[in-house]
Amino acid sequence: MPSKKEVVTMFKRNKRPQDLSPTKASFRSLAIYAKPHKLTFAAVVVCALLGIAADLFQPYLVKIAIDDNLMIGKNDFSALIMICLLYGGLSISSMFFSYIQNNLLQFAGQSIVAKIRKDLFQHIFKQSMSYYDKTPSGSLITHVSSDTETLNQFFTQVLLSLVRDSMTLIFIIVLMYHLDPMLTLYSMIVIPIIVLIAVGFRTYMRKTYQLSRSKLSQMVAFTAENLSGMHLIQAFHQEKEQMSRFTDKNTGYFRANLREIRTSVLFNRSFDILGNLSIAFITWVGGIAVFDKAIEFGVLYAFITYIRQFFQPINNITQQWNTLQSTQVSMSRIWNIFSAQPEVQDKEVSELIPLVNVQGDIQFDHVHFGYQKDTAVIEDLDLHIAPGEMIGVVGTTGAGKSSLISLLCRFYDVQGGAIRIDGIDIRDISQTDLHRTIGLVQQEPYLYAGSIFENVRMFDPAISRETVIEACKLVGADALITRMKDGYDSRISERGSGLSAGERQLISFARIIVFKPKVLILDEATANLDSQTEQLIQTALNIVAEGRTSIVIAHRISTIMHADRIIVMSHGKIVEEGTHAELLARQGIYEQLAHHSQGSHASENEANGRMSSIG
Ligand SMILES: Nc1ncnc2c1ncn2[C@@H]1O[C@H](COP(=O)(O)OP(=O)(O)OP(=O)(O)O)[C@@H](O)[C@H]1O
Repeated sequence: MPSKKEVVTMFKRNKRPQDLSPTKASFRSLAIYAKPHKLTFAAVVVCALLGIAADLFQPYLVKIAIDDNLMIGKNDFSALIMICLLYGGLSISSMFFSYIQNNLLQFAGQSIVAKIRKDLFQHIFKQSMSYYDKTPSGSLITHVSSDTETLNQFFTQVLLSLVRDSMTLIFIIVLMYHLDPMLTLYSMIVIPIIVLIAVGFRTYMRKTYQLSRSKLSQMVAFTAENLSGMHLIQAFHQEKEQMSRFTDKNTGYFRANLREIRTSVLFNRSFDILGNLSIAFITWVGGIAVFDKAIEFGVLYAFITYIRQFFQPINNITQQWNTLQSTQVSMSRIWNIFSAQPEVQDKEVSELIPLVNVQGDIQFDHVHFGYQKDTAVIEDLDLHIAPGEMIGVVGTTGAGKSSLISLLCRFYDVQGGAIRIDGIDIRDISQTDLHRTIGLVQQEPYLYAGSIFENVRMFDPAISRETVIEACKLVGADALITRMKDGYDSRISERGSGLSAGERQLISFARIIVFKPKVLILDEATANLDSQTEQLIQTALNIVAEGRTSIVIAHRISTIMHADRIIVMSHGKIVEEGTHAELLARQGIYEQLAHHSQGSHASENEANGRMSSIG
């Protein structure tokens, strides 16, 4: 068994000792999160103890009233009133302690879960792109939201029940034994049956729970996928097909849920039956004992009340069985996320080389890379880009252009060779430094739900409004923004819907100006634009590229024809290199691409012309 220190270390390092099962390891890690709240938990136990004592003393008071007053015909009204007042006082105290105990537990549970959620979010953020390639975002959403919520239920329901109900059980047995040891033994006959039922149901219930969680996760993943691909679905009239696929997933979840509920109801009801049978049995055995004057009537009354109270906590505990199962499943899923190590990691701080006064010299030195180890996407690629140079990258679909950029941004690590900025291997630079140096504009720039102002400065409070406005003026976005009702405070919805593709692109250019990266990458940034907007973006691009090393990937030759140098990629290699004129003269792949691009451009212009004449 690993020591506590070892568990703490393993959790921090996200490692699991070999001899610890995933469930044990995940509960151990939960205990680490709970540790700072140990005083709160101790206070909960004290409140629970006092509450239970107040609850359980009540039947005993009634027994005293029956046996010491009513049954012997003692007309002591003041004693009876005392008992009633005491009974009322106990009820109020029980409520008071239960209130305090619930509040304390909720506070501790919510704090623990908030911390786990924060760490989980942070951990997911640290993951490399390869992790997101493999993990559907919908399932991550489920883990961060509903799995952590299950943990909250564990603290506020399961733990409470385990503490309060098991203590209640012990107290009841002690009180029953004190009243009559023989009847207590009779009442305990059902215990082995309870254990048998619990063990029998355990595995089956966990399976049904796991199934319903995985169905839920699949459904959420499918919904998230559809929401992000809504344009495509509508454009291809896929609503019916997607609806039918959703219905399958929904039905799967519905069935799994029903199965889980059926099992749980059956499980809980079997305890109810056992409880009622025990009461009937004790009424019979105890009744005979009262007739035989072996016990007093008040004792039988208290006994029957205690048996009812005895089954209540058992019922409570078994009702929590489900949550306990779900906590196990949720915790191991959260644990799995925590134990995922980012493939791209910074070196130790002492080994990192700070990137200062960046010139923007980039070198791809015999770079080799594949998403799967045995399929190369970039093969032995050599490329040197001088500071301030603008490189255009063209090539057929799947040639590896975007992959090259992903490697420069270190979304993935090269498998062979090296990429250097100003002569420093990017693996020796912190990712923060690297990403500060590189500004990336993609085909679909990501815009957050929020104001335009916040979107340009990316929620960085250090960037002033003046800087944002200046940047927008520079790239030609100011006019369109000031035309909007709330100007820079106009709110845009998620992904920037409400703005045209060109407008979104201009905003992302303004970001580049604001964040001043030394290297600028444009990945198909003009692909979605009509030729008129492309002109606007082209002008903005020339302004943004000024004084920066720029890499521009484009399908349209018009976007890169003025670049200092153009490289043509095919099957992960550079196959042609030179200026626009040089490459045309060579009459190779570039010339063919230019030919196609011109053709499609001409027909696009024609189409635009037709549209405007129709308009
Ligand atoms: N995340 C990924 N996981 C696995 N394979 C990938 C991934 N991204 C790209 N690929 C594969 O790598 C190859 C190169 O893709 P890449 O996107 O770099 O090409 P590209 O030249 O940018 O193409 P396009 O012009 O169509 O955008 C393709 O065969 C593609 O299927």
